[in-house]
Amino acid sequence: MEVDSDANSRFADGTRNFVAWFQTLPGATFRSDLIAVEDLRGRNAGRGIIAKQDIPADTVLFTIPRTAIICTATSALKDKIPGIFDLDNDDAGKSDSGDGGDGEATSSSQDSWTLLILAMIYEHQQGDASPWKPYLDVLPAAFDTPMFWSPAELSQLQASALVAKVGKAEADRMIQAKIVSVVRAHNDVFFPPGSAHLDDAQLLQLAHRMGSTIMAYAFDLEKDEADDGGEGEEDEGWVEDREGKTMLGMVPMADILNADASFNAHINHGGDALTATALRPIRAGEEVLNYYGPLANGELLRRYGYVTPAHARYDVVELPWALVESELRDRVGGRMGKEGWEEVRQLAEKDEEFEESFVLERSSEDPDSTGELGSDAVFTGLPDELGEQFKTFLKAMKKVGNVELAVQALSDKDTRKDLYLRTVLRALHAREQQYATSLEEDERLAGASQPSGRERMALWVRRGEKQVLREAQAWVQQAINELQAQASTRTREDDGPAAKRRRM
Ligand SMILES: C[S@@+](CC[C@H](N)C(=O)[O-])C[C@H]1O[C@@H](n2cnc3c(N)ncnc32)[C@H](O)[C@@H]1O
Repeated sequence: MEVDSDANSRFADGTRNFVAWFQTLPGATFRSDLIAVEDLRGRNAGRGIIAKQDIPADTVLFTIPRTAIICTATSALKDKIPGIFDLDNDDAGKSDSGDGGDGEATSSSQDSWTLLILAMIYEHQQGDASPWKPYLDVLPAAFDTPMFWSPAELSQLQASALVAKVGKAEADRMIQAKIVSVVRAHNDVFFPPGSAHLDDAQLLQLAHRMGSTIMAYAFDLEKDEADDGGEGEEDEGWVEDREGKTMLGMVPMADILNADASFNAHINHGGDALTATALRPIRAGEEVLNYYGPLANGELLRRYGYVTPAHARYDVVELPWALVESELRDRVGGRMGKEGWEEVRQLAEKDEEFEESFVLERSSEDPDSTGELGSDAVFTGLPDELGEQFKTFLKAMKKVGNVELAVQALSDKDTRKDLYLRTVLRALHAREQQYATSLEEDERLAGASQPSGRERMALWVRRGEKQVLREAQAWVQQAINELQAQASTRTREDDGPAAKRRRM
C-alpha cells in the first residue's frame, strides 16, 4: 500500500518537475490556464494532457523551442565524438571508434536513428548534468511493445504477421554493431566520473530502452511548414541533408500528448519552434490528442505498445502467396508434378514484382482537417498486385505446359476471373484456419473474460485481422455470385434468339 503511494507521489513529482522545467525554457509557452499534464495510468495511458476548460479551435496550447529538442544537433555528444556524426562520411563510426578492427564500414556506420540512441544514452548517463534531466525522468523505463513480450505472450498473437516483425534478434545485432561498439570505444565520454559503470548486458538493455523510447516518442523534425519554397536550402543543420530525409528528435511536451485515430490537436513545425494547436473546439475534461497516422492496431502495438477501438478501422491482414499457390495447385496443377511446379515457381519469381505476401485492407477516408473520422471503413477489393501475380503464375503454367484442361481454357477472361476468385476464397479460408481460435471465440473472450494488458492487446490484434479476413471472404463470395449471375444472363440471352431461329 505504502509502496503504491510512494510510486504515485514519485510519478506526481516527476510530472510537476517536468512541467516546471518546461516552462523555464527560453521561448517555451504552456497554457496552464487551459491544459494540464495528468496521470492517466488508470486507463493504461501513462501521462497525457487534459483540457481544464473549454478550448476554442486554433488555440495554441504550447510551444517548444527547437533548442529544447534532443537531437544530434543539440546534444553535446556531437562535440565529444564529432566523427560519428558526419553522416556523409561512410567510415563514420568506424574511423572514430578507433578500433576499426573488422574493416567493415557499413556495420558500424550510423544513421539518424542510431545517433539519437547514442545521444539519449549519453544524456541519460550525464544524470543531473544533462540539461534534459527533468524530461528524461518522465520518459518510460519499461514498454508494452511486443519486443518485450515473453514467448507465452507472443503466442497470443497466434498467426498474426506481427510476430515475425518483432525483430528482437535483429535489434540486438544492430545495437552490438552500432551502439555498444561506439560506447565502449568512448567509455570516458559515456561514463562520466560518478556515473555507474554498465556491463555489456546492462548497456544492451539501456540501448533497447532508448531505441523503444525513440520509436514511441520521437518526431521526424520537418522544416518550417510555411517555408514551402525552401527546397534545396539545407539550413541550420535541422534537416539531415541526405535524400531529403528529416532529422529525428525527442520533443519535450509534444510527446506527452497521447494519440488516436480521431484526434483534436496538431504539432506544427515552425522555423524556431514547434507549436501544439487545437484543431477543433476541445471541451473541458477531454483529452488533447495527437495523431500517429492511419495505423492498424498491430502496427500501433509494434511501434507504440497500445491499441485503440478507433484504430481498428485501419486493421490489415497478410495473405501469404504460398496459400494462394497451394490452392491453385490443388485446383489445376494436378498433373504437373513436383518438378513442373517448381519450374513454374521459378519462372514466376523472375518477375521483379513477385511478392511473398499481400496486405488486405479496407478502404477508409482520411480524417478531416479537424481530426474527425467520417464514414466506416469498408472492404472494397483485393489488392491489384495479387491479381497481377495470379496472372503471371497462370502464364508461367501455360509455358511449362502439361497442365490440366482447366488452364488451357484460361483464354476466357471470365473463367480466369472465376478461377482467381475461388482460389483466393479458399486461401482466405485457409489463412483463417492458421489462427488457434476462431473469430467467434475471440468475440466471446473479449466480452466474457474481459482480459487486460498484453493479453487484451493481443486479442484485439488477432481479432481485428480475422475480421478483415471475414470481410474479404464476403467480398470475394459476392464477386463470384455476380460473375455467375452475369454468366447465366448471357446464357439466357444466347439461348433466346437461337430458340427463335429454331422455331422459324
Ligand atoms: C508519445 S508518448 C505519449 C505520452 C505517454 N502517455 C507518457 O506517459 O509518456 C506515446 C506513448 O503513450 C501511450 N499512448 C499514446 N496514446 C495512447 C492512447 N490513446 N491510449 C493508451 N496509451 C497511449 C503509449 O504507451 C505510447 O507508446
